[in-house]
Amino acid sequence: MSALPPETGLRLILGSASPRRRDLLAQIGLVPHEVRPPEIDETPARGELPRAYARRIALEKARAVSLDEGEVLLCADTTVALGRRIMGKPADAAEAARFLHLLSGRRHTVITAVAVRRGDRLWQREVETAVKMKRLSNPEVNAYLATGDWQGKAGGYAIQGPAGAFIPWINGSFTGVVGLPLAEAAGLLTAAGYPAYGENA
Ligand SMILES: Cc1cn([C@H]2C[C@H](O)[C@@H](COP(=O)(O)OP(=O)(O)OP(=O)(O)O)O2)c(=O)[nH]c1=O
Repeated sequence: MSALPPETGLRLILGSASPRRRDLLAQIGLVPHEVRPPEIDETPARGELPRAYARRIALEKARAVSLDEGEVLLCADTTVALGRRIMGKPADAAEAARFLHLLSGRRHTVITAVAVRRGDRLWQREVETAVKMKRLSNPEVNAYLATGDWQGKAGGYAIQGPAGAFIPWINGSFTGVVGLPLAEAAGLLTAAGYPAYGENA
């Protein structure tokens, strides 16, 4: 990661359709000039390990968005990993139920890979967090599925929603689990010349 001198007049582009990422940026006073969601194929490669997968997808997202001069792009990918198994966003409630039963009573890892791009320069990091989910009963899983909160969430749950009641312990970055590890994202933006500590707010 190399540092560039901070410059004014740069515009922040959020390369993500995730409202969580927009809210997390707002938490540190960053409001993107524009949101440009990337369109990429998120299918894991055969035998691909979760961390390598998250990193690859974040970089592919960062390369898929077109940028103008003076723009700094932020993209991320959040992946839930149970051992070597990659859990993306469930296609339907049945898949979400399968994920939740697999995660029940166990520790898993949430990896969020962040990629920042300016021109053809890239800055990238992955942040891993260990998450313990309590043992879930069928009524608990069914009540959670009925909330619809699993939709669009890696692993079929969101720690910041009702599923917070299922998570007694994490070790790592709460904002990373929600979708954008703020300390690391701010560091990458700063390295890319976009002052991330209020100067642009
Ligand atoms: C594990 C977990 C995931 N998530 C969300 C964050 C991400 O939005 C989503 C994982 O999907 P991603 O593919 O990382 O992101 P996305 O499809 O929502 O948006 P885009 O690709 O345009 O950037 O899961 C939570 O909100 N809370 C959680 O606790």
